[in-house]
Amino acid sequence: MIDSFPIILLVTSIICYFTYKYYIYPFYFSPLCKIPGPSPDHFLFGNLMQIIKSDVGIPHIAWAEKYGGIVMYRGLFNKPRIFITDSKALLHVMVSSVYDYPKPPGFIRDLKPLLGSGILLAEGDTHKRQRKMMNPAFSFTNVKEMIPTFAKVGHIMKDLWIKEIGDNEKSQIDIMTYLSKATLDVIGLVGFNYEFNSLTSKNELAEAYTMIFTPQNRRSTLLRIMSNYIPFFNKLPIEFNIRTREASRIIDQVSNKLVTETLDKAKLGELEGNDLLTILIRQNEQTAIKEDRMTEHELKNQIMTFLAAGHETTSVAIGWALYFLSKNIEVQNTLRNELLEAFPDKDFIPTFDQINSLEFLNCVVKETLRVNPAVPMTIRTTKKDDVIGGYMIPRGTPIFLFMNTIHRLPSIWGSDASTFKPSRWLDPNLTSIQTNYTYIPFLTGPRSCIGNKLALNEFKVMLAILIRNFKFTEIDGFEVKSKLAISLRPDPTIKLWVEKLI
Ligand code: HEM
Repeated sequence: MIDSFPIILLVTSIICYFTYKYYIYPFYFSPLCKIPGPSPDHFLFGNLMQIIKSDVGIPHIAWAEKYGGIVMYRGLFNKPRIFITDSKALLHVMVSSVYDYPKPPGFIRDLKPLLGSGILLAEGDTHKRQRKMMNPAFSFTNVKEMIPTFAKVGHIMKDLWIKEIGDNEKSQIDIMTYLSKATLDVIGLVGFNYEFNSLTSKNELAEAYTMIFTPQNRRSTLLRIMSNYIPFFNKLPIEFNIRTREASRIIDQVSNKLVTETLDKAKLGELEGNDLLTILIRQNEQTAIKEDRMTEHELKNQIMTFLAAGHETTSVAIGWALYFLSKNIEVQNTLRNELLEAFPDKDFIPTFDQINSLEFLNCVVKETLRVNPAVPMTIRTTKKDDVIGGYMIPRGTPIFLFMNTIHRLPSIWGSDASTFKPSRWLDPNLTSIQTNYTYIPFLTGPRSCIGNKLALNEFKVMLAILIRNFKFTEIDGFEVKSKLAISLRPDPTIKLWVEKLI
């Protein structure tokens, strides 16, 4: 007879281990238990199902209002998750101790195929060195020179819409597809002096980004989250993994081509223009310490970062603005009146000063990025044990920052916090509410968005061209939800009635 004792002992030990790891420790012994937060809804999934079923960061609003600026909820297998909305905690994580709060390995692994190992995923001294070298490319002086390019692409899109509407008064247009191509064409030109022409021709890069940024269904989202625990899930032949692999192959190929061609020009002394890559290569060559210079591989990775970070976010932001304006015709009319007065010519090319002097346009842009920030969340982890807001946070704890939770807290923004209301920005009292920690569409501190000036100006110029020349209205029964697909994507893609006014 087989002695069953060792098997019983083994099974009992495994059960005890998992019970301790997933139930006893997280519920009774983890120092994170001291942080207030909601009770888990599910014995296995913690609070995860509620989070997946809702729009990003929305359940967190009620939690933050009830439990305060540092909240603990539970992820898969009841793992404690922390999210912070408190200004002092944000200052600590994003500014004063920023390099002690890197992005977690799982987050980096997920974003790498899309962004490459560029500045967005760099940490510590590597990040400091890259940021210092890149700052000049994103300066105001340089962004000012980009304005005509933003306008040129905006007018190409406008003319395509006029053509699509044809002899009709109005037409239903899938605006996200156009915007995504328009902002890709912009980053091609201002980033690398390269004509993708994706608005006017078929482009494999545009298709690759559509593959990646199309929101996933709930099952795929759950599988992606589970791959943080079981990395093998990343290799499963599910649609999202296949899509990501194929898209990142194309992005890698295009980035390689762009960097090789520009470096070849540099070697021949033919480098000209003020695109981001050219400035970066010049800056690189002028860096006195050779070890501080970027390698060809690093440059290629920055291109991947500029491509993805620089076009997806801006197109999503403009898309949400048009969507909100289609639901708020009065607001749309106020904006159009301001634009018609400033730009009587339908084919206007604004100057930097003109576009930035338009008060209501500025309100609409700010309000869009408040209600639906194109990047709605990010994650950090603790590099070492630390104390935040009086709570002990052990090394390796994931810390979530939900921009759209912070932007919608009634305790900060008032009872209409979730309403799109651009006129709120005209209220002089708002300056005391809006700080670097309560309004953070571009984050804050040394890891804030390096492209924010570029993005805001591109957003304003494109929106001005579209609202000046078209009226946007909702299609009856067509509702859009916001879904996290790295950025805050509309799901399904936004379709609107577009009526020409010229
Ligand atoms: C409305 C448009 C945009 C929004 C809302 C936005 C938002 C953000 C946010 C929130 C971050 C921090 C991400 C994190 O650390 O987890 C970020 C970083 C970054 N963004 Fe943007 N972004 C926008 C447009 C752009 C554009 C046009 C570029 C230009 C290429 C750009 C380039 C970058 C880069 C390179 C970083 C990494 C900065 C660093 O880590 O030092 N972004 N952006």
